[in-house]
Amino acid sequence: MTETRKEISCGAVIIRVNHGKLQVLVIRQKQGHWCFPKGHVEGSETEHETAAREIKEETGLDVRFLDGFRECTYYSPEPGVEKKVVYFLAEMSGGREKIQEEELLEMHWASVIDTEALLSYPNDAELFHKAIAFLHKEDPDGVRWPLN
Ligand SMILES: Nc1ncnc2c1ncn2[C@@H]1O[C@H](COP(=O)(O)OP(=O)(O)OP(=O)(O)OP(=O)(O)OC[C@H]2O[C@@H](n3cnc4c(N)ncnc43)[C@H](O)[C@@H]2O)[C@@H](O)[C@H]1O
Repeated sequence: MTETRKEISCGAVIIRVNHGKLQVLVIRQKQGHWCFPKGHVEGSETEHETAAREIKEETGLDVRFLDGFRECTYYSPEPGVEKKVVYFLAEMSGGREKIQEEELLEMHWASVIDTEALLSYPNDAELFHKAIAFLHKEDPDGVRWPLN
């Protein structure tokens, strides 16, 4: 009997406020799908360390994680592999946009509506809805996070 191999990646839904509107960072992988920055855990990294490193490598950006949000998605990237991706919610805090050309085709700051339309996989869309619901609960009046 062949054993199932387990993989874990970590990443984040990254947000910023630009001209009074909330924007979300979406990336397009070389395989063609739109998703959020993420990548495999290396060595003894914590989940946050992995997410921060992968975000920096893929986008050039630094982030500040928002407390209280951690959600997982699950899928099989290839037969015999079970993959779990741990997602945080993070605010862009600095750095300079620089796409990782070996793995990505493009990155884009999108509105909430455009992000929903762009995401390629239903499990990523479900994760995104949870992130938006979290922001709305934290800030119902949309003062800090204008959900437009
Ligand atoms: N265990 C390991 N440790 C360290 N490095 C490893 C490793 N395994 C592989 N690597 C290598 O490391 C490189 C960089 O990886 P990373 O950059 O570290 O990893 P990743 O983004 O989590 O994933 P990856 O690029 O492997 O593919 P994904 O799941 O998005 O996409 C793979 C497939 O899943 C599909 N998919 C993606 N997201 C999905 C979703 N949400 N739902 C369903 N299917 C999805 C895609 O269409 C695609 O066909 C890879 O090129 C790989 O060669």
